[in-house]
Amino acid sequence: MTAPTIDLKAGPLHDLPTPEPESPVRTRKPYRFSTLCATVENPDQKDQYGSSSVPIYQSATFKGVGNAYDYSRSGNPTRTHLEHHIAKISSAAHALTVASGMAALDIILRILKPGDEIIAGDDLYGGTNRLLTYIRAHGGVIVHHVDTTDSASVLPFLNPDKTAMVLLESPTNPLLKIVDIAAISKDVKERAPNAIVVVDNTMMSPYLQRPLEHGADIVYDSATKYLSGHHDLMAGVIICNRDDLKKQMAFTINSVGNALAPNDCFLLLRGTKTLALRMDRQQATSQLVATYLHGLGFSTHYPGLADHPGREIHGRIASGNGAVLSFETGDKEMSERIVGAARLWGISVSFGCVNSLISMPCVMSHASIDPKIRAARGLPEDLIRLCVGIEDPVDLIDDLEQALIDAGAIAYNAQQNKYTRVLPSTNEELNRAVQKLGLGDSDDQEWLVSAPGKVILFGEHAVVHGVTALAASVDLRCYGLATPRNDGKVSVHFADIDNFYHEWDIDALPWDAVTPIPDGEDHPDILDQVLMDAVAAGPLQKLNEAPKAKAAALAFLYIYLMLGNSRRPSFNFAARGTLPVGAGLGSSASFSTCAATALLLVNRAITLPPPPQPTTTDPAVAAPHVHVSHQGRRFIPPSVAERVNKWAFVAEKVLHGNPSGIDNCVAVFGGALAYTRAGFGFGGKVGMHQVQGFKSLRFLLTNSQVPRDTKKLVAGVGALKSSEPELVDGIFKSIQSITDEARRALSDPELSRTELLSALAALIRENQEHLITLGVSHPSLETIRATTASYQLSTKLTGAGGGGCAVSLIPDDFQQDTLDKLLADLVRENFVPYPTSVGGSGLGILSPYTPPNLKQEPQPQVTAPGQVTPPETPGADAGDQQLRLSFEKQSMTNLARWAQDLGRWVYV
Ligand SMILES: Nc1ncnc2c1ncn2[C@@H]1O[C@H](COP(=O)(O)OP(=O)(O)O)[C@@H](O)[C@H]1O
Ligand SMILES: C[C@@](O)(CCOP(=O)(O)O)CC(=O)O
Repeated sequence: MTAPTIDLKAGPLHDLPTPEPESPVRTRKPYRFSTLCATVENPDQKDQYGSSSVPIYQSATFKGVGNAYDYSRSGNPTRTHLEHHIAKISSAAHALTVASGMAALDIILRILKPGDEIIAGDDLYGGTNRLLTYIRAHGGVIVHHVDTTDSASVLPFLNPDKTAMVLLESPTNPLLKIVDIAAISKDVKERAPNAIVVVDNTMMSPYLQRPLEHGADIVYDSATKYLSGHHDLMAGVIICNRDDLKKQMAFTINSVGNALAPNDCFLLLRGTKTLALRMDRQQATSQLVATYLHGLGFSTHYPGLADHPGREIHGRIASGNGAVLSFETGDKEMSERIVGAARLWGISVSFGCVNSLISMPCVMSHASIDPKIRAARGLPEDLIRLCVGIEDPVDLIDDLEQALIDAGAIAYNAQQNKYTRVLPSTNEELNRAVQKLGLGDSDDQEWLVSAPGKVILFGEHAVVHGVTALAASVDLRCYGLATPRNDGKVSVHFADIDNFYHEWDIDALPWDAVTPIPDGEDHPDILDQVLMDAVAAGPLQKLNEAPKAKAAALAFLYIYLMLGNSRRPSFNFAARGTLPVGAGLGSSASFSTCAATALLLVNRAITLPPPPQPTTTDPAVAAPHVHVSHQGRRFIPPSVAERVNKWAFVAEKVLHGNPSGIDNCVAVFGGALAYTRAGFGFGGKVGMHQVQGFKSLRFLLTNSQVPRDTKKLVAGVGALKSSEPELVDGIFKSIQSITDEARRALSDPELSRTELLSALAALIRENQEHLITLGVSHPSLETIRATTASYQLSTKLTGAGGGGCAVSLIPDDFQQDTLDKLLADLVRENFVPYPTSVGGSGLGILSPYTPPNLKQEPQPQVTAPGQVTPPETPGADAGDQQLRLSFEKQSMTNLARWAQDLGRWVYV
């Protein structure tokens, strides 16, 4: 048996630390790349102490004369180690290390003389381009930019007397075009043998591509990228096999003094040890990301994709596809939104780091190229570059998906049960067709939303000034329906407020008065008075005779203008509810919640998550999963609820001036809440806290039918507080202890039911006394109190008072016939009683994912006497208004049932 020869191809010019074969039978193969990376050994530079890690020789000078080192500009032991290591892993004879990748190119370009010609690619890194432009202007070098992805395009410029250098980059950055380095090098050697072929290998690193083996003379890398891998240093490396070139470049480095400093040499040496490991992970994830984007239909540039034009050439030259990819969205603004929405993907130039990065080359790394030249070179302005790191691929794809959703680049497609691409508006018709397919998030989507009213059990008015209030949702709701129109108008229809309808030309709205809210920021605490005034003076100018509708329209338009500048959606918003308006049951907050939700949905400022996976317990399925029926509860994510709540509060401020925020919290979150406004000091825990124990309690709400104005009543208490601070402060303190006591009672498991009910009854009476002192009761409310008291019930006003509603606690043993009698008494006195249940769901959205055949065709209802037929929405065809016509026809008593039967509702 003959001993196999050792394959020296992997590193013939440098001493590999591969041991000799031990015996003819037990052979040893040369070490593979990752082993070479991890083993930093230089037989010529043994450490005197045997240190495992190369020491940092942080010394500018070295003593003595005629020794190996004298001055760190010309040589430093740490640098020698590094250069030896780089040469070894690159299978090169020589390596030089300098202060940055651009410093490396600078050293290489100094080989040229005035009059020399360079042929360079036309899709180069922006910094390369800038330096070439500089030497053209200041060094008298002639630069030809050609499309090097077509090898033949180099030929006409190859001149044996003039061509001194051919500068290549493959794959190109950021379009990932492939250059046939081997073919061009061969042509250069044949036609201009004196020219040097230089390759920027940064995108690949020596692990994936070794251009010296394909005919290149000099290869350089920005070692800031993959070689170091951690974005904690800047460095450039140059490798070559030719002694003359090495000598010349080493001379320049010494002359200009840009060799890599000892500390950075140490860091770079450490980084290279994990090069293969990092790149394996990074490129595996890149393949997943590229496949994901490609699958969504984005034009994606990555050599690992089957349809990549240069795939075959790349496969011959390189042994991997790298970890940079780019994709086009077709819309620069959309790309900006995607980049801005990414969280895990850091917005940054550069690549090669363990952390993933996202950027838009045209505004970042390639911004130094003139836009006209960028266009001429086919660099799309909307291009997004992704540089994949070592994070978990699932997290990276999740984050990217979320950014695409947030930016409106993809939307849930109910028919395909997956996210699909939303085509940019330049392709309007196709866009609409695709969007129609996905009921989830299209411009043709009708959105039906609803939110409950509330009953404040304790603490109204005081809550405005920082006292804790207890409130719960009631089973009376407001509904809001957004129906698209196609005529450049936006309209509102408030059936409950004298059937008010009004429409506006979107372009005639006071857009100039809008101060846009920076991305990612919320509406400021204070309303924008300029915009309020502009809306009041413009679109609402002639509506003075309908003050309630005007106030609601102001709230709607204010948010419309604040949210809608980029989309300016054309739609009708219809609102109606089963709640009495202006009776203290929070109709304004439930209206505000519906309006805010509809506006956010139409503007795509919120999106719903995809529906849960259907149940599967099939063991053959990788992850069997049981779907528990929650009847839509907890489907709307907290982040969406928070967002809606913020905007609902904005609408509440428009309507009420200085509301506490409790009403909108209940309308959005449902259940029962203890709410304490921030910025005061009554001792309650600031914020919103769920309260249990309400749900099993029965309440009677009685509408006095006396209209009142919340804004005025709230302002009245404010005025009293200013004029009699001590009195009001004392009342507020007492109300705080009432709510504290009520919470304690509700959460005390030891308290008997009877004790709980009598404690709550006493607290109700006490709270009402304080409200009387604050001046917000009304004779009608006192009459209700007296009537209910004759049935031994405790009653207080709820909400703003001054009329409106009263709330009475119904004990468990209260007989139905007694209740019927009480109701009859109240009706006789011209009050409207509502026996209610409390603590139900908050914001609801009719699921857009209900398949159309599951949406029952709503039966037209007989219009209740006195109900006016709503005006048609011009500009929307009947097909687009399926829900709207039916919505507006329902009688008040049938509205809740009708809505429920439409399909699946999802709730906060
Ligand atoms: N269904 C609705 N449609 C339109 N606007 C509404 C509706 N419900 C309430 N609003 C707005 O809210 C105002 C009522 O607020 P408010 O007096 O505080 O009553 P409440 O105590 O019911 O919240 C109305 O005047 C109107 O501007
Ligand atoms: C009086 C107040 O505490 C509740 C107002 O309720 P309503 O407007 O009566 O539904 C004001 C507020 O909390 O903003």
